[in-house]
Amino acid sequence: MDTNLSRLLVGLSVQISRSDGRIHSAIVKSVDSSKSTVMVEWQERKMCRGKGVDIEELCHLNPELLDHVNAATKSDETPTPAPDKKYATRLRSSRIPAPSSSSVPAEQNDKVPVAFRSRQTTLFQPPAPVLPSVSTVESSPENPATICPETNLSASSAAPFQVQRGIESKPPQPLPSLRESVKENEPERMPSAKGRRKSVAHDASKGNKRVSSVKPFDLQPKKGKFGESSRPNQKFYEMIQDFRETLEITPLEATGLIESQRICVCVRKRPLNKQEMSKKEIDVVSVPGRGTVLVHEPKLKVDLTKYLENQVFHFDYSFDENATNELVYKFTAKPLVQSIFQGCMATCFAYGQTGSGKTHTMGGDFTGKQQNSAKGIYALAAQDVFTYLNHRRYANLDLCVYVSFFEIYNGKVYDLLNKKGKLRVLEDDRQQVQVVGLEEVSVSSAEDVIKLIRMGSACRTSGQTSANANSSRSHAILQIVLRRSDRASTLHGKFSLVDLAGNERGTDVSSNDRSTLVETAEINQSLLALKECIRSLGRNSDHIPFRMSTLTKVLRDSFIGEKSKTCMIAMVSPSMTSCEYTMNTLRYADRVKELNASSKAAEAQKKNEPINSSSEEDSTVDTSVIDVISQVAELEEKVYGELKRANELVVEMDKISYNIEVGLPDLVDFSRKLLDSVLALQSSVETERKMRLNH
Ligand SMILES: Nc1ncnc2c1ncn2[C@@H]1O[C@H](COP(=O)(O)OP(=O)(O)OP(=O)(O)O)[C@@H](O)[C@H]1O
Repeated sequence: MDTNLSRLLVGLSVQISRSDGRIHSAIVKSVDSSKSTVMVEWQERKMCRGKGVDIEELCHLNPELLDHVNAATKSDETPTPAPDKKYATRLRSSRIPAPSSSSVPAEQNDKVPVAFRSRQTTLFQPPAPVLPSVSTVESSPENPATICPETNLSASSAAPFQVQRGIESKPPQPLPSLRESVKENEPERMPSAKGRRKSVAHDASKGNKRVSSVKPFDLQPKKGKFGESSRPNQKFYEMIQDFRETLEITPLEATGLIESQRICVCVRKRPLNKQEMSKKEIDVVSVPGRGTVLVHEPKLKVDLTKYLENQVFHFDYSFDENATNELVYKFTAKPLVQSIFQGCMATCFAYGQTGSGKTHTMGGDFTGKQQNSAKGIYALAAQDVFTYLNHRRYANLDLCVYVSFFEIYNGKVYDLLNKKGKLRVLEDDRQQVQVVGLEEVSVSSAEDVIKLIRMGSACRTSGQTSANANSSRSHAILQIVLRRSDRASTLHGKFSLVDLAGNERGTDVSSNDRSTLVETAEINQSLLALKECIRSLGRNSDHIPFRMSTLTKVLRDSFIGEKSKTCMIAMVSPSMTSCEYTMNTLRYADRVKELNASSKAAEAQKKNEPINSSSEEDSTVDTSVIDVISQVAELEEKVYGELKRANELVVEMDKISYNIEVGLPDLVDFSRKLLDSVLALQSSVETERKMRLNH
């Protein structure tokens, strides 16, 4: 009996009531008919939770359940006509009931055992085994389930039950939660990406006991009906493909118009790599063009229904997996090269998760482990520098080109063009920051620069993380400096091209030793500081928090004044496993862009100019937005302060524990000696006392 009861209830999605008054769905995991309870489980904050629920309470919350259970019991007793061949096959492989099993004569009520009548619970018709793939179900007009293959569970849970209360037998109704799943399963057609936030589908195998056991996502490739291995997360893959079909793609043309702006933020998506392809990873990032990037975040509801949360981001430009380094360069760093000839201090950052393509973009594409340094943004910028240098517009400036290349690792600066010598960063009375002893090499052609890039890249500090075997754990900074040879080498313009260290969190690194954690904290701190500085770009140095990290200290010149310009290229990895990091990267880039808009607005406000000349109404809206943004900025600053303090504490604790470890044996030795001398002193005092007493 218990087995029958279990077979019917286990795997069903039911509503449960929590001690705090919340009511939500959960999956029935087991049944204890002796105690009249069921064990249910659900997902909460990525954790599987469970509790025992009284069947009576369950029926109270799920009134349809009782009807279903009763109807099923009834049908269980009904002599089922022998299925014809067609249904016989289907019944072996599917939970979808044959059409004949749906009508239940009411007379069967009397056959219900007394024990169950008293509790008003059930006898169950054992569900037929689950189909491995819904597509194998034959479609027939008599079988509605085959028309909508994803309604498997509903169909099975709507299997006939037997009524035990002497009430009239009703045709079984689908449970509300199940009905909802089915509804959500219907493919949503979207005219365009805009406005579409969610696309929901239902796992074809939902309701299967094994599937309802709480596993967040399938990890192993599954075997299909014919033994072929299909993609893990096939369902999500199909949902994303469906969504992509509705997208209007506007590829970025090399001939497209380039807008010159003070802060340019764009995103580049790399293709899935060989390793990801061999694992049949799914691509969850879409780049329809016009600066838009979509992340199809795979999600699971508590009842294990799969759905997508499509997050939309807008940037100045978005580059898809087919974009070349040349195309990316043209829209990002190229306009900055020209600006340094006009006396600007420009920066171009490659930001992103480890393995997302920062070094590929800045340093050049890889053929195996060989990097083609001539194809990166560093080299492309160098080529343009020499083109502009010979241009008649700038020829009379008498400019000379110098290159320096250094890295910041754990807050320390190392010269990549001088055997990785350690350098000091000093700030003078006028707040000018100097990297003392940094080699600045005079160059006369792009080839010279490429040679220096090769030399410096070979020196970069690398470590091991789970995402990329040769991950760069340092920020690499290539500076192309223009100096006036006729004016004692005064600085004319500077372009800093920065390949930032991976932005992954501490938990992402395969090693959890203290030095790696400190390294990660240092990276995170400098990236936070960088964001703060970019958002203050162009202000007076007093308002730029450049002292927050070594990275921002050495780039101080590039954040200050009217002549600062910057570009951030946020790199993203497209695989589903990188989804969370991709979201973090895009949020970071989004904040930089958002604050750019707000700082423009703030500047305009300061000058008493209308922010948007189009209408008065618009400027009112913007003012309130600025208020909110500045409040958020203030909060962020506070959070940053706390984070910095926490980081300092970690480093301090590290030092203390080191000192304790090293000093402990000495301390023990010292206390032993102290004890010995106290004992010796005590005994001599005792001797002295006795001697005096004797006298
Ligand atoms: N757009 C792209 N097209 C083709 N392959 C790419 C692209 N971007 C990156 N790759 C490949 O992905 C791998 C990782 O890239 P890369 O080393 O540039 O990542 P990274 O972001 O610099 O990582 P880390 O921070 O760990 O240094 C490399 O093998 C690279 O060739």
